[in-house]
Amino acid sequence: MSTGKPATQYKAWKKLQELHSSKQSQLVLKELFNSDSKRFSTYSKEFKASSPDVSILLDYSKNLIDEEVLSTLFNLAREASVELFRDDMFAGKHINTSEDRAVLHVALRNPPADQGGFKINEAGVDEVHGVLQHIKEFSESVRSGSWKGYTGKPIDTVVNIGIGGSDLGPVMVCEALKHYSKRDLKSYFVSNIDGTDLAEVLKLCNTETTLFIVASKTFTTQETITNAESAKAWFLEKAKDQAHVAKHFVALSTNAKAVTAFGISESNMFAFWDWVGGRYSLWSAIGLSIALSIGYDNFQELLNGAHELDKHFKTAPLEENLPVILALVGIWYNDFYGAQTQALLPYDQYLKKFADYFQQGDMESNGKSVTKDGSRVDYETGPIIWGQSGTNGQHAFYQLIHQGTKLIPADFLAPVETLNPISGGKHHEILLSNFFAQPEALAFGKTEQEVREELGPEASKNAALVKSKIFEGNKPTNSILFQKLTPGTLGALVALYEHKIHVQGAIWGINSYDQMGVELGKVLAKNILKQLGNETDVKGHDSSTTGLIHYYQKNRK
Ligand SMILES: O=P(O)(O)OC[C@H]1O[C@](O)(CO)[C@@H](O)[C@@H]1O
Repeated sequence: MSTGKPATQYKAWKKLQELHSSKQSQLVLKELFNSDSKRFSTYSKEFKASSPDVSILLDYSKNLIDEEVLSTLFNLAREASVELFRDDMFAGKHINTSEDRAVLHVALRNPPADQGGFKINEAGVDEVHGVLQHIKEFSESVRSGSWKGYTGKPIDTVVNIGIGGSDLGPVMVCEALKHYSKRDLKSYFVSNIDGTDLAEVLKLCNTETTLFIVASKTFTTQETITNAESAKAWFLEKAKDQAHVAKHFVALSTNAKAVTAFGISESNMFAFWDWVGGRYSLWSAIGLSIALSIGYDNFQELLNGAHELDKHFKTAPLEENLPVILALVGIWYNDFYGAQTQALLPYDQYLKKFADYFQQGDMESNGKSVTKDGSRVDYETGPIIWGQSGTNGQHAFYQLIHQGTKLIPADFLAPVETLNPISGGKHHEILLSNFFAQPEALAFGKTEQEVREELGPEASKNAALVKSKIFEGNKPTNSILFQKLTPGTLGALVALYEHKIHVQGAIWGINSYDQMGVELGKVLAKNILKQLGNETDVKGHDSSTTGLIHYYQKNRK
């Protein structure tokens, strides 16, 4: 079990503080590379899955680290019992201590034990493959057209209604694997309680050929249930008969009682279990919209790729372990350099939702300030995650990363092979040249002398221009090159970042698997909703909140 101890109590933590003060001026990428011709081979590792097209190269040589820093970071991981905590997760121990739950997304992509899967003891784990079979049969019947709507027509539109983990995973994966999708089966996602979200999607749907997936672990989430009720009302306006709901509404949930109360029969429910965290649920029944879009075999490939990375995380020594390396390098900047954010920059248009997805994955997991034993941390925990696909980001926010005042560690991701080699592969070569150039520019910058040489005589006339063109460099990055964006590769990439989050949470001593921080706003909103009818009901708020509600009440039509 994670020690739950404040991280500052580890000897390695104190040593890292000392190293940061004593070595900062020596950790200059230009010098580190000049003095070591083997730096790339020392600080890069390749993960290869058994499937030949799934491989990931992690180059972490452009980080502000040397052997001493790195070995102290690994000592930190050992002192914080990262290996034990990892093994506890795989064994089904209740590492989500505040909710007394196991954390077993790894069980969702685990093959049966006789096919090399991990042995995991927890109620529900032996039902995983039964639910996968249900997903397979159902998705195949919809995709083949044998599942018919209430007027006998096949389904041509799927609408997933869910929010947070019941939306972001399927949205990200369906976008990332669009290349493999069935183009005549349209997928839409409705998440926001803002009626615009549902209304705009319904304009594109036909009641006779639309399947609604109500995705909610708890089946109590206000946004999802309200959207699902409104979608059902829209459907019944046309279909009339309640019995037709069975052909057009299915549920993905752990709450069978609430699902049947909503009017969806248990035979149309795809189950999962309390040990599947919302933001780790795309591998579960929550992935039904993925299986419908890309087909069950591809969905299985996604699970297989994640499982291969799980095996790597479980068995590779810490020094060879990609999620551990990413986690430790991230802690170095987050806790010793004071970096506030971490950018995720995929040079693959299909991964344009990757950063959005890991905003929840990372920030809901590690946005905590109390350790498992209840102490307030006196160090930084989870970073702010942000980013977007390259090269769009270059023309938007990279200026600040290159020349701003903030340190922004960034992960660059790109495929060796594109799935769309248009114009003889020209686009991909240009894309990759940017993927290679940006980390290089960030690391090595441009000196005043180089600027002066470039400007020629102009330089002596315009000192300010010279200064504005200097790139200080020494900005750290990881570069991640994968072979190509197959379902298996995507599964491995997502698992890589999931386990990175796990390792960081273990070192910070926090519970990465609850999300108490989203509760207060929900409770207050429910209370305010009851007061919106009449001005006289608005009670118990500060003057600002009261003033805003009164303004709304006066001006609404
Ligand atoms: O699947 P549910 O129960 O509707 O919850 C949706 C989301 O709400 C949260 O509980 C809080 O935002 C997330 O963790 C979860 O992914």
